[in-house]
Amino acid sequence: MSSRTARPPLVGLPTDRKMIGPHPFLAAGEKYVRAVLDGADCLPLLIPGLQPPIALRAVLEGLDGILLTGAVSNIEPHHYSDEPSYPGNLHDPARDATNLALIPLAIELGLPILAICRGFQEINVAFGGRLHQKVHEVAGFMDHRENPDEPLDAQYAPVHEVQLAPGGLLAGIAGTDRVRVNSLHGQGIARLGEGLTVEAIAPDGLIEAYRHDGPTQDGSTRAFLLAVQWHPEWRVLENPFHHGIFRAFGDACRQRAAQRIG
Ligand SMILES: N[C@@H](CCC(=O)NCCCC(=O)O)C(=O)O
Repeated sequence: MSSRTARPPLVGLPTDRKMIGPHPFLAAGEKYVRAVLDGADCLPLLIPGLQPPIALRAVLEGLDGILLTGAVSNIEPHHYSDEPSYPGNLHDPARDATNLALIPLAIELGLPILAICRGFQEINVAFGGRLHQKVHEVAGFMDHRENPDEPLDAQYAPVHEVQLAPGGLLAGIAGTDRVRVNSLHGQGIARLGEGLTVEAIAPDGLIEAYRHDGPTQDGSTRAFLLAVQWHPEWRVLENPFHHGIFRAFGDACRQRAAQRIG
Protein backbone atom coordinates (compact mmCIF):
# COMPACT_ATOMS: atom_id res chain seq x y z
CA MET A 1 0.00 0.00 0.00
CA SER A 2 1.19 3.51 -0.76
CA SER A 3 2.36 5.68 2.13
CA ARG A 4 0.84 8.71 0.39
CA THR A 5 -2.58 9.86 1.51
CA ALA A 6 -5.45 9.19 -0.90
CA ARG A 7 -7.24 12.39 -1.88
CA PRO A 8 -10.15 13.16 -4.18
CA PRO A 9 -9.09 13.61 -7.80
CA LEU A 10 -8.20 17.20 -8.72
CA VAL A 11 -9.91 18.58 -11.82
CA GLY A 12 -8.57 21.77 -13.40
CA LEU A 13 -10.93 24.27 -15.03
CA PRO A 14 -9.21 26.92 -17.17
CA THR A 15 -10.81 30.32 -16.62
CA ASP A 16 -12.39 33.01 -18.78
CA ARG A 17 -11.12 36.57 -18.67
CA LYS A 18 -14.00 38.87 -17.69
CA MET A 19 -14.06 42.61 -17.15
CA ILE A 20 -15.78 43.69 -13.92
CA GLY A 21 -15.76 47.46 -14.03
CA PRO A 22 -12.31 48.54 -15.26
CA HIS A 23 -10.55 45.40 -13.95
CA PRO A 24 -10.02 42.03 -15.63
CA PHE A 25 -10.94 38.96 -13.54
CA LEU A 26 -10.24 35.29 -14.21
CA ALA A 27 -13.42 33.32 -13.62
CA ALA A 28 -15.22 30.04 -14.22
CA GLY A 29 -18.98 29.59 -14.22
CA GLU A 30 -20.16 28.26 -10.87
CA LYS A 31 -22.38 25.59 -12.48
CA TYR A 32 -19.26 23.96 -14.02
CA VAL A 33 -17.33 24.11 -10.73
CA ARG A 34 -20.33 22.61 -8.88
CA ALA A 35 -20.81 19.88 -11.47
CA VAL A 36 -17.20 18.75 -10.93
CA LEU A 37 -17.83 18.61 -7.19
CA ASP A 38 -21.37 17.16 -7.16
CA GLY A 39 -21.63 15.30 -10.49
CA ALA A 40 -18.09 13.93 -10.84
CA ASP A 41 -17.27 13.79 -7.11
CA CYS A 42 -13.90 15.44 -7.74
CA LEU A 43 -12.22 18.58 -6.37
CA PRO A 44 -12.35 21.57 -8.74
CA LEU A 45 -9.34 23.88 -9.12
CA LEU A 46 -9.26 26.94 -11.36
CA ILE A 47 -6.38 27.30 -13.82
CA PRO A 48 -5.72 30.99 -14.52
CA GLY A 49 -6.05 31.70 -18.23
CA LEU A 50 -3.39 34.32 -18.89
CA GLN A 51 -1.77 35.48 -22.08
CA PRO A 52 0.91 34.25 -22.54
CA PRO A 53 -0.14 31.11 -20.63
CA ILE A 54 1.36 30.20 -17.24
CA ALA A 55 3.69 27.16 -16.95
CA LEU A 56 0.92 24.72 -17.85
CA ARG A 57 2.95 21.50 -17.73
CA ALA A 58 3.81 22.06 -14.07
CA VAL A 59 0.12 22.67 -13.28
CA LEU A 60 -1.20 19.73 -15.30
CA GLU A 61 1.29 17.33 -13.74
CA GLY A 62 -0.47 17.89 -10.41
CA LEU A 63 -3.99 17.27 -11.78
CA ASP A 64 -6.14 14.20 -12.47
CA GLY A 65 -8.52 15.67 -15.06
CA ILE A 66 -9.53 18.77 -17.02
CA LEU A 67 -12.95 20.29 -17.59
CA LEU A 68 -13.15 22.74 -20.48
CA THR A 69 -16.20 24.92 -19.87
CA GLY A 70 -18.60 26.75 -22.13
CA ALA A 71 -18.37 30.53 -22.56
CA VAL A 72 -20.20 33.28 -24.38
CA SER A 73 -16.96 34.33 -26.08
CA ASN A 74 -15.94 32.73 -29.39
CA ILE A 75 -12.54 31.38 -30.44
CA GLU A 76 -10.74 33.88 -32.68
CA PRO A 77 -11.24 32.52 -36.21
CA HIS A 78 -7.56 32.92 -37.18
CA HIS A 79 -6.97 29.77 -35.09
CA TYR A 80 -8.96 27.66 -37.59
CA SER A 81 -9.40 29.58 -40.87
CA ASP A 82 -8.42 32.67 -42.84
CA GLU A 83 -11.94 34.14 -42.50
CA PRO A 84 -12.10 37.46 -40.66
CA SER A 85 -14.05 37.64 -37.43
CA TYR A 86 -17.50 39.23 -37.82
CA PRO A 87 -18.09 42.70 -36.33
CA GLY A 88 -19.06 42.55 -32.65
CA ASN A 89 -17.79 38.97 -32.20
CA LEU A 90 -16.79 38.58 -28.54
CA HIS A 91 -13.33 37.07 -28.07
CA ASP A 92 -11.13 35.96 -25.17
CA PRO A 93 -7.58 35.70 -26.57
CA ALA A 94 -6.16 34.79 -23.14
CA ARG A 95 -8.50 31.79 -22.93
CA ASP A 96 -7.69 30.82 -26.53
CA ALA A 97 -3.95 30.97 -25.77
CA THR A 98 -4.29 28.95 -22.57
CA ASN A 99 -6.67 26.27 -23.78
CA LEU A 100 -5.12 25.71 -27.20
CA ALA A 101 -1.74 25.21 -25.46
CA LEU A 102 -3.22 23.11 -22.64
CA ILE A 103 -5.16 20.59 -24.77
CA PRO A 104 -2.16 18.88 -26.46
CA LEU A 105 -0.28 18.85 -23.15
CA ALA A 106 -3.22 17.28 -21.29
CA ILE A 107 -3.46 14.61 -23.99
CA GLU A 108 0.28 13.97 -23.87
CA LEU A 109 0.01 13.49 -20.08
CA GLY A 110 -3.00 11.15 -20.48
CA LEU A 111 -5.33 13.35 -18.40
CA PRO A 112 -9.07 12.66 -18.69
CA ILE A 113 -10.85 15.58 -20.38
CA LEU A 114 -14.51 16.54 -20.47
CA ALA A 115 -15.24 19.48 -22.78
CA ILE A 116 -18.48 21.45 -23.00
CA CYS A 117 -19.70 23.87 -25.70
CA ARG A 118 -16.81 26.37 -26.18
CA GLY A 119 -14.51 23.67 -24.79
CA PHE A 120 -15.90 21.22 -27.40
CA GLN A 121 -15.09 23.78 -30.10
CA GLU A 122 -11.59 24.34 -28.67
CA ILE A 123 -10.59 20.68 -28.84
CA ASN A 124 -11.88 20.48 -32.40
CA VAL A 125 -9.70 23.47 -33.33
CA ALA A 126 -6.70 22.04 -31.43
CA PHE A 127 -7.04 18.90 -33.59
CA GLY A 128 -7.03 20.95 -36.82
CA GLY A 129 -10.81 21.13 -37.26
CA ARG A 130 -12.83 24.14 -38.44
CA LEU A 131 -15.89 25.96 -37.10
CA HIS A 132 -18.88 27.71 -38.62
CA GLN A 133 -18.89 31.22 -37.15
CA LYS A 134 -22.70 31.40 -37.43
CA VAL A 135 -24.31 28.00 -37.81
CA HIS A 136 -27.77 29.60 -38.23
CA GLU A 137 -26.58 31.36 -41.41
CA VAL A 138 -25.39 28.15 -43.07
CA ALA A 139 -27.98 26.63 -45.39
CA GLY A 140 -29.58 23.47 -44.03
CA PHE A 141 -28.72 24.02 -40.38
CA MET A 142 -31.13 24.87 -37.55
CA ASP A 143 -30.69 27.82 -35.24
CA HIS A 144 -28.93 26.28 -32.23
CA ARG A 145 -29.00 29.46 -30.13
CA GLU A 146 -30.98 30.01 -26.95
CA ASN A 147 -33.54 32.78 -26.58
CA PRO A 148 -31.84 35.17 -24.12
CA ASP A 149 -35.21 36.69 -23.18
CA GLU A 150 -36.43 33.42 -21.66
CA PRO A 151 -35.78 32.45 -18.02
CA LEU A 152 -32.58 30.41 -17.56
CA ASP A 153 -34.45 27.15 -16.93
CA ALA A 154 -36.12 27.52 -20.34
CA GLN A 155 -32.83 28.43 -22.04
CA TYR A 156 -31.17 25.28 -20.66
CA ALA A 157 -34.16 22.98 -21.23
CA PRO A 158 -33.75 20.12 -23.74
CA VAL A 159 -34.82 21.38 -27.18
CA HIS A 160 -33.66 18.89 -29.79
CA GLU A 161 -32.69 15.26 -30.13
CA VAL A 162 -29.26 13.91 -30.89
CA GLN A 163 -28.62 10.53 -32.44
CA LEU A 164 -25.92 8.68 -30.47
CA ALA A 165 -23.28 6.63 -32.28
CA PRO A 166 -23.92 2.88 -31.83
CA GLY A 167 -21.42 1.34 -29.42
CA GLY A 168 -20.13 4.79 -28.41
CA LEU A 169 -19.34 6.17 -24.99
CA LEU A 170 -22.53 8.26 -24.81
CA ALA A 171 -24.78 5.44 -26.03
CA GLY A 172 -23.31 3.32 -23.21
CA ILE A 173 -24.01 6.04 -20.64
CA ALA A 174 -27.53 6.76 -21.96
CA GLY A 175 -28.52 3.12 -22.54
CA THR A 176 -30.37 4.26 -25.67
CA ASP A 177 -29.56 5.67 -29.12
CA ARG A 178 -31.41 9.03 -28.92
CA VAL A 179 -31.54 11.69 -26.23
CA ARG A 180 -32.85 15.25 -26.04
CA VAL A 181 -30.30 17.92 -25.23
CA ASN A 182 -30.20 21.63 -24.51
CA SER A 183 -28.63 23.97 -27.08
CA LEU A 184 -26.95 27.36 -26.49
CA HIS A 185 -24.43 27.98 -29.25
CA GLY A 186 -24.06 30.08 -32.35
CA GLN A 187 -20.95 28.32 -33.62
CA GLY A 188 -20.46 24.67 -34.52
CA ILE A 189 -18.24 22.14 -36.20
CA ALA A 190 -17.66 22.70 -39.93
CA ARG A 191 -14.93 20.06 -40.17
CA LEU A 192 -14.12 17.52 -37.45
CA GLY A 193 -10.49 17.49 -36.27
CA GLU A 194 -8.17 14.65 -37.28
CA GLY A 195 -8.49 11.55 -35.08
CA LEU A 196 -11.78 12.53 -33.38
CA THR A 197 -14.70 10.08 -33.49
CA VAL A 198 -18.31 11.26 -33.77
CA GLU A 199 -20.44 10.40 -30.72
CA ALA A 200 -23.66 12.37 -31.44
CA ILE A 201 -25.35 14.17 -34.34
CA ALA A 202 -28.22 16.69 -34.33
CA PRO A 203 -31.19 16.24 -36.73
CA ASP A 204 -29.64 18.82 -39.14
CA GLY A 205 -26.39 16.81 -39.33
CA LEU A 206 -24.35 19.05 -37.00
CA ILE A 207 -21.82 17.08 -34.94
CA GLU A 208 -22.76 17.56 -31.30
CA ALA A 209 -20.36 15.20 -29.51
CA TYR A 210 -17.11 13.38 -30.20
CA ARG A 211 -14.47 11.40 -28.36
CA HIS A 212 -10.77 10.82 -28.85
CA ASP A 213 -9.36 7.33 -28.60
CA GLY A 214 -5.68 8.23 -28.34
CA PRO A 215 -3.30 6.01 -26.36
CA THR A 216 -2.09 7.11 -22.92
CA GLN A 217 1.53 7.31 -21.84
CA ASP A 218 1.93 3.59 -21.16
CA GLY A 219 0.20 2.68 -24.43
CA SER A 220 -2.05 0.13 -22.72
CA THR A 221 -5.17 2.07 -21.79
CA ARG A 222 -7.00 4.91 -23.50
CA ALA A 223 -7.44 8.25 -21.77
CA PHE A 224 -11.00 9.57 -21.45
CA LEU A 225 -11.73 12.48 -23.80
CA LEU A 226 -15.38 13.34 -24.37
CA ALA A 227 -16.62 16.61 -25.81
CA VAL A 228 -20.25 17.71 -26.09
CA GLN A 229 -21.80 20.79 -27.68
CA TRP A 230 -24.64 20.88 -25.15
CA HIS A 231 -24.62 21.59 -21.39
CA PRO A 232 -24.63 18.51 -19.13
CA GLU A 233 -23.46 20.68 -16.20
CA TRP A 234 -26.89 22.36 -16.00
CA ARG A 235 -28.73 20.90 -12.97
CA VAL A 236 -26.45 17.89 -13.35
CA LEU A 237 -27.95 15.85 -10.53
CA GLU A 238 -31.49 16.17 -11.93
CA ASN A 239 -30.73 14.62 -15.33
CA PRO A 240 -29.57 10.98 -15.18
CA PHE A 241 -27.89 11.16 -18.62
CA HIS A 242 -25.98 14.31 -17.71
CA HIS A 243 -25.07 12.93 -14.31
CA GLY A 244 -23.87 9.76 -16.09
CA ILE A 245 -21.52 11.86 -18.24
CA PHE A 246 -20.00 13.54 -15.18
CA ARG A 247 -19.80 10.22 -13.30
CA ALA A 248 -17.95 8.60 -16.21
CA PHE A 249 -15.55 11.55 -16.28
CA GLY A 250 -15.10 11.39 -12.48
CA ASP A 251 -14.42 7.64 -12.68
CA ALA A 252 -11.70 8.26 -15.27
CA CYS A 253 -10.19 10.94 -12.99
CA ARG A 254 -10.30 8.56 -10.00
CA GLN A 255 -8.53 5.90 -12.04
CA ARG A 256 -5.92 8.45 -13.03
CA ALA A 257 -5.47 9.60 -9.41
CA ALA A 258 -5.07 5.98 -8.27
CA GLN A 259 -2.33 5.44 -10.87
CA ARG A 260 -0.49 8.51 -9.58
CA ILE A 261 -0.68 7.41 -5.96
CA GLY A 262 -0.03 3.72 -6.55
N1 LIG B 1 -19.64 30.97 -27.78
C1 LIG B 1 -19.72 29.69 -28.42
C2 LIG B 1 -19.82 28.60 -27.38
C3 LIG B 1 -21.17 28.56 -26.74
C4 LIG B 1 -21.10 28.32 -25.24
O1 LIG B 1 -20.15 27.79 -24.71
N2 LIG B 1 -22.13 28.81 -24.57
C5 LIG B 1 -22.14 28.82 -23.13
C6 LIG B 1 -22.83 30.03 -22.63
C7 LIG B 1 -22.69 30.29 -21.18
C8 LIG B 1 -22.56 29.06 -20.33
O2 LIG B 1 -23.55 28.33 -20.17
O3 LIG B 1 -21.46 28.83 -19.80
C9 LIG B 1 -20.88 29.62 -29.39
O4 LIG B 1 -21.74 30.50 -29.33
O5 LIG B 1 -20.93 28.69 -30.19
